[in-house]
Amino acid sequence: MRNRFYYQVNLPVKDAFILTKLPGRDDRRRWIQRIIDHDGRTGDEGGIEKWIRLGEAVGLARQELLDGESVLPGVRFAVDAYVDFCRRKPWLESVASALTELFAPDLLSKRISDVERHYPWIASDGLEYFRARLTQQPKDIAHLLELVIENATSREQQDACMRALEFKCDVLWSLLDAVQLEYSKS
Ligand SMILES: O=C(O)c1cc(C(=O)O)c2c(n1)C(=O)C(=O)c1cc(C(=O)O)[nH]c1-2
Repeated sequence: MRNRFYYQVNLPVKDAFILTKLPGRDDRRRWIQRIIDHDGRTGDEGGIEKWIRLGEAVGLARQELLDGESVLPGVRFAVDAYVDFCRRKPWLESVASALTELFAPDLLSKRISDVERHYPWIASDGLEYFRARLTQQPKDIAHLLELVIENATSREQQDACMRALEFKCDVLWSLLDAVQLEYSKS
């Protein structure tokens, strides 16, 4: 929870870096929705707040999540590398690195039913983040695919997009390894 939260709070930060580089107004209008989905706005709490609710539903204090002090070094390193990648790289590669989202919707719906089945003590409200993503994420994915397919026209650009996606898989892999190592200690 604490570790994944660090990923969550950094998603709108890396999306803001990408926003500064996206050339088209229409694309910026669509991209900005990602930041709003996570940060929220008046009257719509947003994904980060929903994550805090999930944390509270499993017994974590809001402040502990926000402080981020117990985030594992490996997780911090991987997430910071993702943000830095999106800060430094051209927009097309930064956008392509989010393509791991393509695989999330199936995982999300499975996660909701698995958590409900195996952790029935978690209040149902706590899973609101995942439920909201079920409708938000398909829009993100459609935009990602449009941007990459329409703009990665040369072989070089396509290879660069593939490398960006590989990099992102490394980020998620490292993050999961760090968590697994910590929590499988006997
Ligand atoms: O629960 C998941 O398995 C999962 C995975 C990913 C991902 O693949 O990075 C994202 C999300 N969820 C998610 O909720 C989310 O908002 C998100 C944004 C991004 C991104 O790279 O821009 N990935 C993900």
